[in-house]
Amino acid sequence: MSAPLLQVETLDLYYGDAQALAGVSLQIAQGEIVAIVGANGAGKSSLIRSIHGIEKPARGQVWFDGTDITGWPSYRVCEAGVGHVAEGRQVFPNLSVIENLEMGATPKRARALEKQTLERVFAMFPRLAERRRQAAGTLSGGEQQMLAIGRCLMGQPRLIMFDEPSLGLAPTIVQEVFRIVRRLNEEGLTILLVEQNVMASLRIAHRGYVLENGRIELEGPAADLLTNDRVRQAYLGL
Ligand SMILES: Nc1ncnc2c1ncn2[C@@H]1O[C@H](COP(=O)(O)OP(=O)(O)OP(=O)(O)O)[C@@H](O)[C@H]1O
Repeated sequence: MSAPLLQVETLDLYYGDAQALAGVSLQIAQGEIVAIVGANGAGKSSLIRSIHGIEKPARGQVWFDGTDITGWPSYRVCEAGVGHVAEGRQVFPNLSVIENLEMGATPKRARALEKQTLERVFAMFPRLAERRRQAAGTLSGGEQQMLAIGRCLMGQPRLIMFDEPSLGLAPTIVQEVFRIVRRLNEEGLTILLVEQNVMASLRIAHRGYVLENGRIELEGPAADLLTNDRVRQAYLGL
């Protein structure tokens, strides 16, 4: 296998005395969709936030495209090509759709490239184009999720980490979110996906990791995890 695009090595993270991640290691190759499966409180968000420089792990390393990005501030991790669609969407409610999207653009980037990226986002999400002057806080939950994804794309990431992108959305919108994730992957983006909808996430993923109490307990091809007894009992309710 060629060198992984993202490599996480033996991460430990603490909140005070409480250990949230214990020796977590994983790899994502260019072009993969990798799902992280785990119960509430298993450490999935903590893992994403550690990769993105929001949390500061006590031990371990994060490599992106061969560069050690451990301890980098979030904005530099973004500039390096790692996007993050955070849990709860977190759009700026009083800013318009277009202003939210502009917030996602990397400051150093040339205007022309930014315009091209904006056109691409609007082509992917026509509803955002129609509502470009509307305050983001007045959009539906699904539209806000599209905006959060669009804003992330404005940074031209090579890898996107999604934290519960379908949380709280209506079933038809949930399907739409999964279609978008798959499409982004088909267009060449590498994806790290954390989803409470375990069945749907393992169906679109190439590989998966099961995180329990801050430790990776199981990993393998997504198709194998879907048929694994432990996964079926604990996460698929089968
Ligand atoms: N800022 C924080 N301060 C203290 N403890 C935290 C903080 N954030 C998370 N934790 C704790 O760390 C553990 C892992 O939480 P995390 O949010 O990473 O889990 P998760 O798998 O993403 O769960 P969920 O699906 O509920 O978001 C939990 O026990 C949680 O209570």
